[in-house]
Amino acid sequence: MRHPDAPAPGSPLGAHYRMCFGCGEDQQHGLHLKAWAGEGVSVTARFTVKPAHQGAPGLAHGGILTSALDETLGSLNWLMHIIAVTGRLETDFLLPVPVGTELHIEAWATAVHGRKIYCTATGRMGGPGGPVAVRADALFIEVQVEHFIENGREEEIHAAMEDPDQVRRARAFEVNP
Ligand SMILES: CCCCCCCC/C=C\CCCCCCCC(=O)SCCNC(=O)CCNC(=O)[C@H](O)C(C)(C)COP(=O)(O)OP(=O)(O)OC[C@H]1O[C@@H](n2cnc3c(N)ncnc32)[C@H](O)[C@@H]1OP(=O)(O)O
Repeated sequence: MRHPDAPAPGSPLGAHYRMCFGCGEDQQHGLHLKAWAGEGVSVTARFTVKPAHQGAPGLAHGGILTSALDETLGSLNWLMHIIAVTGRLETDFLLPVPVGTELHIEAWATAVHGRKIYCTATGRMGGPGGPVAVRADALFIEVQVEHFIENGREEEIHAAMEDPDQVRRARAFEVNP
């Protein structure tokens, strides 16, 4: 269900939280993944595998690739204007992904039942039409903002709530700022 106020296809989605491991611009240990709105309930994203992301010599760690798909799937929130977190995520690793690869990721919702959002993502190498190196099926569960406020460590929650940047403050706690 694409929300009527969802960002137009092609719009950059930006980080939901500046310290997010997946998308946060100020997270020095993060993936710095960038995502854009797609048609319907879909998003595209790009992520470059860096030397810090290795498992085997010169190859991406599987958990890092899963994180990149998880983050992209999480960005579907912006298209639906709801907040949902990963309940379950199953990844298929089809090809080894060398350091330096730019992964072209697509994610889309396949079904919704109550609070459950079923969704899928693929990561391709060598361009948006390249071979699928990694793919994931996931179940996201809709939550209220209290999920973060009640469970997050107090110092980060306070810092995010007191962020002097109003837009950043709103994005950390809302999906429709
Ligand atoms: C400091 C500021 C930052 C704030 C940010 C604010 C918002 C910003 C915007 C957007 C954020 C997006 C972030 C993107 C990041 C990428 C995505 C992630 O990595 S998220 C992190 C990893 N995930 C978790 O940490 C979840 C931990 N799990 C839980 O908290 C609970 O288990 C939760 C909420 C998922 C479900 O708990 P229940 O008590 O609310 O609901 P129940 O009744 O258990 O489940 C509801 C339905 O879902 C099914 N379900 C739940 N888990 C399932 C599972 N693992 N497998 C199959 N079904 C499952 C259940 O069977 C039930 O189904 P039936 O309605 O009965 O049909």
